[in-house]
Amino acid sequence: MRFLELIGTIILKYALIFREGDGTMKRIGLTGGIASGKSTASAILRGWGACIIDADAIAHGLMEPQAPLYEAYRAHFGEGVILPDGQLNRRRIGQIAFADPAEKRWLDETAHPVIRRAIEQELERAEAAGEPAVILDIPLLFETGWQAHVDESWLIDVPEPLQLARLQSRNGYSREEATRRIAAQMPLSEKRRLADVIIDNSGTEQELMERLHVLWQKQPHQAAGSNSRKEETHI
Ligand SMILES: CC(C)(COP(=O)(O)OP(=O)(O)OC[C@H]1O[C@@H](n2cnc3c(N)ncnc32)[C@H](O)[C@@H]1O)[C@@H](O)C(=O)NCCC(=O)NCCS
Ligand SMILES: Nc1ncnc2c1ncn2[C@@H]1O[C@H](COP(=O)(O)OP(=O)(O)OP(=O)(O)O)[C@@H](O)[C@H]1O
Repeated sequence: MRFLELIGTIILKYALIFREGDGTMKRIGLTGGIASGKSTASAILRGWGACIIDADAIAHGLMEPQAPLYEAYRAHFGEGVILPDGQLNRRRIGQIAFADPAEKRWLDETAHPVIRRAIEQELERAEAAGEPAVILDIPLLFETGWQAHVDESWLIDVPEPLQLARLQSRNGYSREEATRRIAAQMPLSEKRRLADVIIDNSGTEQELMERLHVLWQKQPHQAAGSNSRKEETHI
């Protein structure tokens, strides 16, 4: 019996080594302006089995009652940003921060180091689990310097008038509120210059899916022997 257990352990160990390959996990930064379609793209990729790390979701978790950003925001913005159910009024905080550069700076300086540490932990977990590739869905990839920590950056790209329309329709923002949020980010022209791969999302979701599929086929999880070489692509 002992002998069989030993054989089982050895087989399991080698199976894990085989699965983990050489231990190098490809990191892909998926970014884009607000309401460009990052979450839509992530959901499609997740459906194909991609390992996704969602920076906005991590940030929101850190804003739950008792979490570090909840306490920091409450202390800074006061009781006026607490909803009757005890949750943070994130929309209200956005209205304050995106209308006042000093408040926006405070928000960034407070939130980004905390979010960064949480993302790093998620990346370590993915690496330890032997993921061949991970997609980091992060709106501020270029603004926060995360670009240096990924192997490749993918930009979900939409023309600005369409971005404005989708943002207003999704969030119910006025034109002014939506414009302010777009203006708080790096201009799309600059993001296009920095990105390795530009994924056009001005068409239908079906078209987005087709464009992503072309890219997804080339990733390490797929065909054995595919490479992770940086390519200049515009699709
Ligand atoms: C201001 C807050 C409270 C607004 O919350 P809300 O739920 O309304 O928006 P949400 O977090 O879903 O963000 C929506 C989009 O706004 C944009 N955005 C959010 N924060 C920022 C920021 N500091 N600078 C520029 N754009 C931002 C991003 O495109 C993001 O995808 C919240 O976004 C926040 O705490 N932001 C600071 C942390 C941060 O930078 N998060 C984004 C990267 S992880
Ligand atoms: N190809 C498309 N055709 C029509 N609507 C789309 C398309 N792609 C995304 N949308 C819609 O546009 C809105 C913004 O998309 P999504 O939420 O995926 O953007 P995001 O980049 O993740 O936003 P945020 O920066 O706020 O996190 C959503 O309402 C989504 O359903």
